[in-house]
Amino acid sequence: MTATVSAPVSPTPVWDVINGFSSYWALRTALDLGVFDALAGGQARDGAELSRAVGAADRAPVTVLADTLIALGLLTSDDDGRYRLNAAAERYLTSGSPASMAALVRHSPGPARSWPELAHTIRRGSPDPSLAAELAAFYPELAPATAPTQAAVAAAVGHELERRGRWPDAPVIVDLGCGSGAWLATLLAQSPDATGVGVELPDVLPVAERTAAEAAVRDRLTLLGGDYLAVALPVERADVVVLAHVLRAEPAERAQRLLRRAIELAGPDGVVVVADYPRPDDATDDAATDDVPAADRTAACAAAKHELLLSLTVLASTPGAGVTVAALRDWAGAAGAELITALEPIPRQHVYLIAAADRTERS
Ligand SMILES: C[S@@+](CC[C@H](N)C(=O)[O-])C[C@H]1O[C@@H](n2cnc3c(N)ncnc32)[C@H](O)[C@@H]1O
Repeated sequence: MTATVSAPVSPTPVWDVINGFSSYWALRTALDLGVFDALAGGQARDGAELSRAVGAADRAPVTVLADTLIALGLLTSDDDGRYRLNAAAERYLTSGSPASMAALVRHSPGPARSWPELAHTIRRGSPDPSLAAELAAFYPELAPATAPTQAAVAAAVGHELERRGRWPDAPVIVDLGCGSGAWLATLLAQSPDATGVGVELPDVLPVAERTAAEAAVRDRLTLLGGDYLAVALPVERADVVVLAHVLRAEPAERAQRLLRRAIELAGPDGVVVVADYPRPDDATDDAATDDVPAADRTAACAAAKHELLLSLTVLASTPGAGVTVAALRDWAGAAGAELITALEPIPRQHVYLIAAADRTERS
């Protein structure tokens, strides 16, 4: 009788997660030290030169860090063994790049204390109220960090609306939760006669003011401080209503009301633009009524790792738990509208256009 020896189960998935923590801090540290800026513009430096450029006492730790960044796909080495930026690092990790994510790397994980508190948050059902102050302090820092990416998304969406015949000559644009003002500044810059209204929490509003002033659109923009569900707006109709990265941080009931407010504002001819990172649709608790087979769900979750981790990030510090496309469809339908198309103007940035159900596309 031969004994069957089963292959050992690999611990790789567990190590991958542990290494996720150290990978994040490798990147954060490289940004803190200015590693990417020291190599910007096609510069190549060996370990000693890079150590000097970042002000390190010794070459060895910088070499370990830089080699780790190579392993993570964030740096490269030339034939002479000198460190160089690869295309992704040049575009996303140098502080001077228009698409820079350098500030976003710092702020994207949300308030630091929300992570060790997450088990408590999940048991309670929402973050401890003591985290609210951290979240309030976090938003003004997050807003400018997201601006380069959101400006790029807004530019692509603006042109798509024009292509679809959903961009009148003098569009009225309302942005609920306008953050940095990147969406408003970009969309207003698209047409000289466009006007806009932005709603934000009062502490974040100065960031939007600055962005609008820098884009020379401040005189066409009304900025209002307060809760986007409550603030009285100076317009009854808007051609474009933006809800960018706000729904996922709201509890379902408030998110649905916010989408309804946007749909009513858009009326029969306007369009609501929802930008978010939707996680897979919820599994039902009753397997018999779950129309997604388990294997498909495993694949869907694996494919949506980024969106799920961002939903978890939101869940850790806000009353929201992410948003699903099924919820968007349901909420839109309940408000007499429908999801007319889904776009991904730049990778990982999902945008949904929602409009009155009976309006036909003119494109
Ligand atoms: C992730 S940011 C998105 C900002 C912007 N829409 C963008 O995409 O760049 C979410 C924003 O919603 C704002 N916010 C959160 N709760 C709000 C509320 N009740 N009323 C108005 N703004 C709110 C936050 O201050 C924050 O700037």
